[in-house]
Amino acid sequence: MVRIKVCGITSEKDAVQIAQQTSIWALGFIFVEESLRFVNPDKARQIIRNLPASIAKVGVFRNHSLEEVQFIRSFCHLDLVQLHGSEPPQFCEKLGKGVIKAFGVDESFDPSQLDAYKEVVDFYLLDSTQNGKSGGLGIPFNWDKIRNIKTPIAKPLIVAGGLRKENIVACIRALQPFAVDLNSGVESAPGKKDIEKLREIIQILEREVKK
Ligand SMILES: O=C(O)c1ccccc1N[C@@H]1O[C@H](COP(=O)(O)O)[C@@H](O)[C@H]1O
Repeated sequence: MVRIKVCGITSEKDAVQIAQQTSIWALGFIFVEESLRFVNPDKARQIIRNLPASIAKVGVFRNHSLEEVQFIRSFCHLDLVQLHGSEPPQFCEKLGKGVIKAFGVDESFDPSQLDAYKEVVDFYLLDSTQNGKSGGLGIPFNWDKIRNIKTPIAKPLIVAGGLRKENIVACIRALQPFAVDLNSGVESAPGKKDIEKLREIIQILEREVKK
């Protein structure tokens, strides 16, 4: 089954509940201060301390300095860093292993921009973008922009952007991603995860595998 990352964790209660009651791949912590899902590094470190090693802990950054990313990665014991801004390949390279590079997809998206990152990141993440903004928009991008690419994508693909129970099957059928990134689609309010919404998506995905 496709792997699941649940992003925007802000409370220990949500993190523990998801870790104990589901078999997700990764949990994400957003260190972007303007985000409604911002969590400070002290709180994230506290939450992460009580999570099993089997779940990947991902820190989400947007145009932070290299020093900030390195400090928070080490302080919070993150397994992966997700760069959700306009970080160039050289920036990713300096971070070494464990980098997810996010790219915003709109009608002008040019897939050849991924090439410059293929030696310096571990995963590509595709998210929607609108008016130069991306991250937590709650809207899917046009998957045909990716489905129609002729050459194979060089890195495992994580798909994000408004994924919820109504569109999750169509997304995985269209793109066959390595993982899906669930955020606003499994919330009762920004930063508050709704385990029932998550369970429902997991059941839908399990049914899809059996087909
Ligand atoms: O969710 C946010 O507030 C956020 C802010 C800044 C950068 C990234 C953010 N979240 C990431 O956005 C995508 C898609 O989220 P959604 O499903 O559209 O709500 C996901 O990768 C989150 O990690």
